[in-house]
Amino acid sequence: MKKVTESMLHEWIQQAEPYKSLGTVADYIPALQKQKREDIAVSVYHLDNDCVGAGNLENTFTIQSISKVLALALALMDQGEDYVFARVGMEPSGDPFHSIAKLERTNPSKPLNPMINAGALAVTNMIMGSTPDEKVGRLLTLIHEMTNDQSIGYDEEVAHSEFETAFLNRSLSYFMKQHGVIEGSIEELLDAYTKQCAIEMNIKQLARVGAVLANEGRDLESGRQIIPVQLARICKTFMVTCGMYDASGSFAIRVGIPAKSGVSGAIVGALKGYGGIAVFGPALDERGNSVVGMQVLETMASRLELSIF
Ligand SMILES: NC(=O)CC[C@H](N)C(=O)O
Repeated sequence: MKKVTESMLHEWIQQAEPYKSLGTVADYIPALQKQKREDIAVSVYHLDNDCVGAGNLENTFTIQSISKVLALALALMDQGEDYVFARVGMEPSGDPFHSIAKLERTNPSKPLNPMINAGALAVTNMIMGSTPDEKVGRLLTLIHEMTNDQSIGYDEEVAHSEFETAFLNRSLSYFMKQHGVIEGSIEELLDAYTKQCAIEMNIKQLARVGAVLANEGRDLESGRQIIPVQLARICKTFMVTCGMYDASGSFAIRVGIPAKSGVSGAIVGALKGYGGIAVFGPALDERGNSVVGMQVLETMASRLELSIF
């Protein structure tokens, strides 16, 4: 597969510019409304450690649902596959990420997969740590290892804004507590979950996260195994089947790269043997995926024939 050059990225992001005015910036988390439509960016981190980018490379954003992939990796490392998958399923839901509907209809009542909110809340509940801050601190340590950057933290304003308004996520959590899927304090769980979603990065840092997953969980420079191969594989498989919400099927056909989307407008892709890809554009389409991001990924995948299928 051909490497991406900076001039290619400039061209593609320019072509996607007109799409900035389409879609809507998420506002159900009040602090996310402050994001600017103009702040679009793309970056590719090749496995040989060569990183290219275009657009607003300085802008930082919260990773939101992308954190679900990393929290899953950590919970799997903490508790093992059997423990985790006794409490969360492996099947796509076909419903929006915050849907509560299938929780009631499945028996035994466990969330269908770790990429929808119900599943992600159950996963965060399984991360080791005696306080929410300890759990989030451990997740940040994993991210520091993946990005080789200790400076990454979370945006307190966004975390607080979501914590104050996360009524639906509280409902999902209480429902699962009733059914024994999760345990402990729901307020503490929401504290950890909203901080995890508010982890803040720039586009190149996010591309490097994708690159480590693409590199079977190994550090790009030292080759050190940060996430076991089998667990990195599980994460990427969920990215294919459930990473783009209820648009995962059409995304697999149109782009064909394991990817995870977040409501901030960020998307991370992990392409085995190639590298990590990150796109950002805060305006979302009706399924909740970045309009500009989808446009850039589609162009990139078709020009360079990146589909894994
Ligand atoms: N799709 C998303 O990115 C959702 C994440 C967000 N923090 C939520 O739980 O609502």
